[in-house]
Amino acid sequence: MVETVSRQRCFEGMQGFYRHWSEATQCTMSFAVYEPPQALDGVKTPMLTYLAGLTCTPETFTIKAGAQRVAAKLGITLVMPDTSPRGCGLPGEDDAYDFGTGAGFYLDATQTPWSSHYNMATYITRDLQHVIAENFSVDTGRQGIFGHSMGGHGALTLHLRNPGLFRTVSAFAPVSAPMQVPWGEKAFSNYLGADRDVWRAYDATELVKQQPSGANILIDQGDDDQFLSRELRPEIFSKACQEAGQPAQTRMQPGYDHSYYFIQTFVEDHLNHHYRGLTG
Ligand SMILES: N[C@@H](CCC(=O)N[C@@H](CS)C(=O)NCC(=O)O)C(=O)O
Repeated sequence: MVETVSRQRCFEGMQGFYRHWSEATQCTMSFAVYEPPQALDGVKTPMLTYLAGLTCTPETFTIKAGAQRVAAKLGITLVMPDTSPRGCGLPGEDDAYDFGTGAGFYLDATQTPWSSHYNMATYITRDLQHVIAENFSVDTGRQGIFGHSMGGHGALTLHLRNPGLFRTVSAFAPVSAPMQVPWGEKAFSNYLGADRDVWRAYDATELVKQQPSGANILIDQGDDDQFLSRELRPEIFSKACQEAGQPAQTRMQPGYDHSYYFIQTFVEDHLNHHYRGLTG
């Protein structure tokens, strides 16, 4: 069952906000979908899931990225999930911007109390998949995934873990080697526990060494990004891709920071990248 919160006309398509119950997260989850005009006409369109970063909601990319114009032209359905479960009442869930609410890190937690709700990997790959397939005009065999920062980490890892589901992948300023940076160490130790070997299953750099996908990975990164050297570390992931034979292109974009001004500048390139991969 999906509950419609709002639907508004946009580039001859429809921008909607919805809510549904998720078994994986044991709470009601919010998400946004942009249906291009082709989908409203009944065409089964390719589908692109966008994972947002820390502190974001389904509204962030929807309002700030300006992707609907391009999605309408290409005939791609855009799906914007939330960044974590919300309002579960877990102790400390709202204490920090980089852990708990708004910071689910797109993994399945193993540690109590987080493991009862913080199962975003299963949410994105199972529960959200079902609700989209049942309610929207998408070709579930033609899916890509992309994201920003924490969501770039989510896109890279969920693609590498599920290359048959998410066939194409790209990222804006992704957290590329979470085991080696403060955001990742904090999230992984609390959600996954002290055993760092377990963390490898959610680290893009470790995953690409173990199971390169063969898909062409597009990454854009601003060189004036305030999180670049401390949290993002794209050079570690690039080196691992080279060594593993994973096709990947990291484009350093001079003068751009971590914001959605950067994302809206390059979002058309990313949609074209996925369109080529999913329709070629
Ligand atoms: N609030 C955090 C930064 C959070 C942040 O930059 N979030 C990024 C994703 S990691 C974002 O997209 N924020 C929403 C926005 O820019 O609209 C801080 O003070 O350091």
